Amino acid sequence: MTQADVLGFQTASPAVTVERAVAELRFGRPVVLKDGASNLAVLALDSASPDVFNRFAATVNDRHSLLLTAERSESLGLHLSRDIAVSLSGMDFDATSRLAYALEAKTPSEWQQASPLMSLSATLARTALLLPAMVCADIEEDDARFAGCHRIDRSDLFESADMRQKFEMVVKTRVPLKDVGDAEFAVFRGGLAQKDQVAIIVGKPDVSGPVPVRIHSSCITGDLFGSLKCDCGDQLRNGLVQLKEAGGGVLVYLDQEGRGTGIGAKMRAYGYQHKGLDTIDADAQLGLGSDHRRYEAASTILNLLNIEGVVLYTNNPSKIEGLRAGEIKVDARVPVTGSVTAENANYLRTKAERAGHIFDLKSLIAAE
Ligand SMILES: Nc1nc2c(ncn2[C@@H]2O[C@H](COP(=O)(O)OP(=O)(O)OP(=O)(O)O)[C@@H](O)[C@H]2O)c(=O)[nH]1
Ligand SMILES: [Zn+2]
Repeated sequence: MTQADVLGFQTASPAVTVERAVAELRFGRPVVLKDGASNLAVLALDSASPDVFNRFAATVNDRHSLLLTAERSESLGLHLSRDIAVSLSGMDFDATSRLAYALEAKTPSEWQQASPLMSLSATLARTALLLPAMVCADIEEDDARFAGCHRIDRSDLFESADMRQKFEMVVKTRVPLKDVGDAEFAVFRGGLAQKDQVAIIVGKPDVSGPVPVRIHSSCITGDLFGSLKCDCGDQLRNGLVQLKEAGGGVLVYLDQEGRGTGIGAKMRAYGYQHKGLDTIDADAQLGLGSDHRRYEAASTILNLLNIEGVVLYTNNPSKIEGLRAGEIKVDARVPVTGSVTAENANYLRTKAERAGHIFDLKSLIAAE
């Protein structure tokens, strides 16, 4: 019997504590982040209503501040390469939102270096697929006004990390596909604050050698609706056909919309792209880094499918590194491309020039 069995349900594991914190933040409620004697009440601006924002300000007697990540402070003209805290004293919800995300926001005249706990609150926000603009206030351990809030220790965030590679296969069943023919969908459950993930097994790949594999990050706009702003839909469909032509393979469809930032952040970033920013600068305005994806889920899913080595269908070197970090042997890489359109050419250029993707845009255009 494990210790957990003996105790029944008296304790919550670090992963449970993180999942609860994520749910509370997404619901627009504060959580209390603890580190030793320090207690930080944090509220995600992205999900907070003006009413809760005002209530939070009143509860902490207007002694609250806004965490701005290094990316956001850089976008605001502060070249500090670190997270900062700006006092919110006297600032209303709209002014705070402008400071947190707006393109036309003024550079703050006063700021402090963010405490490590404040920076950690941004990690929590990212896990919750919320923008990392956190309203924070130091509180006393016994502050009764936060008694109904979920508490999470700094150590919970680190100790829950191994959950990111814990998945189990829930079901595997046949789904015939239009362009691919016979395929099976295997569903995996687990991870940290993640929806179920899917692997599509095309044909009957031989797992005794390197298996043709594509790791695809979800893109609702491109994959489902044929958005012209990116190449994802083409890559999804071309990738599946390429796996079939290779004699069978596996496409792992990862729940990491918008490079791991979520559909809300991605659509906000599209708004900034329509005003002329490229995909990386648009994300930075929202406080986000250039890529928040992680590949532990992919390596674990491949392991659960008894796949140890792969031929990877990608142009993205960070997927190769991600799988190798998860001890999957990447034997070779095969490019996967889509059409270049007037709408996606700048996006593809940025991918090649700023994100290190391996393709030559000129040759792609010439091949059209
Ligand atoms: N934040 C953000 N995400 C985007 C944007 N356009 C597409 N995405 C996301 O980018 C990711 C692209 O995923 P993939 O096609 O698997 O990966 P890739 O990095 O292009 O690499 P390969 O296709 O393997 O070469 C998806 O999560 C999309 O939702 C954008 O403008 N902003
Ligand atoms: Zn896309």
